[in-house]
Amino acid sequence: EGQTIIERFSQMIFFQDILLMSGEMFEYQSSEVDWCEENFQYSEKVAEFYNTISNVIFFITAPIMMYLLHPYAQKKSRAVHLIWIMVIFVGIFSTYYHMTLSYVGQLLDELSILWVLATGYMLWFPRRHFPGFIKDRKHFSLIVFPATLLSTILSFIKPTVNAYALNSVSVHVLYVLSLEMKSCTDRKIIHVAFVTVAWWAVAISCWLSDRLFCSFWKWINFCYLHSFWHVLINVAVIHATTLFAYFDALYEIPDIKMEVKYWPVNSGLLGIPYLAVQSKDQMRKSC
Ligand SMILES: CCCCCCCC/C=C\CCCCCCCC(=O)N[C@@H](CO)[C@H](O)/C=C/CCCCCCCCCCCCC
Ligand SMILES: [Ca+2]
Ligand SMILES: [Zn+2]
Repeated sequence: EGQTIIERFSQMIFFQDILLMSGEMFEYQSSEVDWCEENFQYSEKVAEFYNTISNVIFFITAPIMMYLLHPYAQKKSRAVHLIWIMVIFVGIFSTYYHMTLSYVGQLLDELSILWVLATGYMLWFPRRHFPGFIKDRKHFSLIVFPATLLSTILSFIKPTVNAYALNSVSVHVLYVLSLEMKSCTDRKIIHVAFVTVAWWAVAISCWLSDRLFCSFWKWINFCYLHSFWHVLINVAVIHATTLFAYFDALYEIPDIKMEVKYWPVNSGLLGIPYLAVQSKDQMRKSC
């Protein structure tokens, strides 16, 4: 009421524009980024076949980690399980992204990674390396949470930059790990740390190489590095979380006996690492 026909008409056009825009964000190949793998080679529904199916690794390892870490999660917090549930979402969004190469897919993929990292920081960032003005873990989380919310909003500005920003966070994770290792003398943990950094270094080399040297990989007809990255970063994340859980338990869960074990075979060559825990009470009972 009180509106002229022209006003109402222009409003309708505006809403149509928004609808159109939001529709376009879901369209195939609406993302600015296109990975090196050739698009629609095997199916007209799947843009990047190997980059899509390699995400299966997230669906396999996350439930296994939830099972293996159940005793540790009971001691620490249920948020340990939350991390792996969120990793399953990373797998779902990454599958959707590589299948469609859509703008929404890219943002969902990047934002889900951002929130797993943030949850990892809130849960495991070592208390003794908190900046001086931070009182405790709750206070730390009260800063990380809004900072992640703000980053979520900023991520819409230039989505292409987001992936580089996320990889910079993983360099910070590496730095925090190096701080922890300075005071670590346990040979098994030192070994796990070396292996973690090695997996991460190979993973990031694949990611960067796929991004920066695609013409070379196309020339030798080998465009699968991004799918290798999915698998390798998954392995690096499993190792890194095991280490941070170990250090956290060492300083923050005093009545605990813990050990890094491997599954399904207790050998670093054939199994995935996890933190096995036993309370000192349980140990006394079994003796
Ligand atoms: C205090 C430390 C806490 C450590 C917590 C570690 C939590 C792990 C977090 C995230 C899981 C991420 C899984 C990666 C998914 C890959 C999906 C993907 O391929 N996305 C690309 C687009 O397809 C996108 O371009 C990738 C962007 C970069 C992602 C960076 C992930 C960083 C993972 C951090 C790993 C720590 C390794 C430790 C190093 C020593
Ligand atoms: Ca491609
Ligand atoms: Zn990917």
